[in-house]
Amino acid sequence: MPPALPDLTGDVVDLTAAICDIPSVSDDERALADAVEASLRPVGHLEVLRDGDALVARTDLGRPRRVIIAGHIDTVPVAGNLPTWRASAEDGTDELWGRGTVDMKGGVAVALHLAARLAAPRWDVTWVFYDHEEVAAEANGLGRLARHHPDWLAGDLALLGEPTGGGIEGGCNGTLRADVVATGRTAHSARAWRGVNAVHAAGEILDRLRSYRPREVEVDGLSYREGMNAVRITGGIASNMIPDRCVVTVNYRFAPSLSPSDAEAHVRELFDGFEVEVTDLAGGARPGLEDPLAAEFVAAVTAETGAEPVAKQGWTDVARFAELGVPAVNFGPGDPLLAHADDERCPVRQIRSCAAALEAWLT
Ligand SMILES: N[C@@H](CCC[C@H](NC(=O)CCC(=O)O)C(=O)O)C(=O)O
Repeated sequence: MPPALPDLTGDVVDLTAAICDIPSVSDDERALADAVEASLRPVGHLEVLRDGDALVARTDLGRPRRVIIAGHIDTVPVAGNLPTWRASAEDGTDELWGRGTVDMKGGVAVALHLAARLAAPRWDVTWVFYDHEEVAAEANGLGRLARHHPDWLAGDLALLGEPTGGGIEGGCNGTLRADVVATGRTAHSARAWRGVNAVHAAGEILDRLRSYRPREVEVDGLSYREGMNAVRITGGIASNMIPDRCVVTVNYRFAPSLSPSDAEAHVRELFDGFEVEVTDLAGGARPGLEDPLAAEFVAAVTAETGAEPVAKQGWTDVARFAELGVPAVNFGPGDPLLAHADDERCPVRQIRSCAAALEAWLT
């Protein structure tokens, strides 16, 4: 028996906590996918489909438009921050703490809650809950759905419940991961003059990263911040040997005005003289807020919040929808600055306000 979720139509904050409390680090989403499926199957107005650990639930009311509301169910690794806990203070702050509260089980809870509540939305709705977003692009569950069942992802607008602090974040940066390799020659560390130390040679890679000045690029009115960072370094196989190989893994976040191949060329140029192996590459997406249905949604949210759209700095599946020709926008609870942080936490009023805004727009 999968762990059960509470009644989907009940309190959306309790639902968020319950979803977070079923850990689902990428590659280990089965229990949560099973729980989501068990909750959606009895909802009479939805057709429920499954591929691996991705679930699609959709209405078929013959409406002239179809909106896709999508969210990934996986998280980055837990850091002693589950089960969730609630912290409220005298100043009125009331927050749900724990892994996934921001990225992005608040958004998943909002979607599940409304999937069950809205039997007659004004547009047909396809609700998508998918696996493997936080890892290499080739494993992404939405990508698998697009390959196996492209018809399941047909629609006129996609809303991704990624954290946006309850406002709108347009488009997304692209992301590239590459192994930059410094090489040398092994020797006994007592006779180091016989070898060439690859870890020392990697100092040049780190120097180039230290002096790199990332750009801030305006794309269709939104400002995307690029980044070029070492995210891992490995080298050496024994503590009495001169290492002959040192690998610096670099993550390049690039503006959506740059194509994936331009991004790759930029990284190869920066690390000219070193072996560069690109291990993951996903292009970004321009904001696309001029699409009429997207603009209507954005206007409804900004009227409610008073906050103008800003750029999504992380990578999200708006990029995949853009590739599929479906305009897409990020909208969900949680401060994106707290995504992947050990002190990840989400104001409960934001979970409620996102649910209310989406429900108002859909009805
Ligand atoms: N294939 C990519 C996937 C990484 C996706 C991840 N997205 C977020 O954290 C969105 C939340 C946000 O920034 O608001 C990311 O950008 O790392 C990869 O493996 O890098």
